[in-house]
Amino acid sequence: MSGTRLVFVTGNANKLKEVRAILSIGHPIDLDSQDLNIPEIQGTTQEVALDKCKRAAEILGRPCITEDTALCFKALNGLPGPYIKYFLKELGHEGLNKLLAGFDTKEAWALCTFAYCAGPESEPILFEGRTDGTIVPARGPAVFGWDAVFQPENTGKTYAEMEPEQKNKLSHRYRALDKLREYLRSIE
Ligand SMILES: O=P(O)(O)OP(=O)(O)OP(=O)(O)OC[C@H]1O[C@@H](n2cnc3c(O)ncnc32)[C@H](O)[C@@H]1O
Ligand SMILES: [Mg+2]
Repeated sequence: MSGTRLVFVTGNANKLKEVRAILSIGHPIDLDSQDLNIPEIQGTTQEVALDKCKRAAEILGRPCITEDTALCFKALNGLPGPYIKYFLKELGHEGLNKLLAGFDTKEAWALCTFAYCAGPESEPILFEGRTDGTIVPARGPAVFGWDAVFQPENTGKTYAEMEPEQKNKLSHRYRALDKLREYLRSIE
């Protein structure tokens, strides 16, 4: 097996750790990583992801992947979505819960969008993974983003309460990476 060599452009060490763990099983993909601090445009998750990956490929001149994570609240028609980073920074775990205080439904979904771009002349391709759940008062160690307030359905645990192996088998990131991996295998 020859495998695939790619650069994962991200500034988020926790994402990188999970991606490496998920990719360590199955079809081999050699991953370099680089933090290019690419500005993210406003728009849908798809628009944000396509733009970021295209810029990364132009800068690097070689195949790369980027990843955008959105946390979408049903009561808010999918918001904060791709803007969750700024909501989390300003409001914290408690504030995210308070945002939903006046609504009956606390349902939410985590959406991961990987973009793959073969090079500066190519258009990026997207791979999405979604995990449904609810927003709950924080439980578990506050290590990674909003992990402590997101409880995937049928688990009884927040992401933060899970062992990495459990999260990495059902997460939004795992589901998106599974599709990306399948695609990379198909073009080899
Ligand atoms: O450089 P990039 O890859 O863009 O990294 P980032 O940290 O800016 O990431 P995003 O733009 O995708 O913003 C997503 C936000 O959600 C957080 N996040 C992403 N994946 C998560 C996960 O699996 N569990 C909890 N929080 C997560 C992350 O820390 C950010 O605050
Ligand atoms: Mg970002």
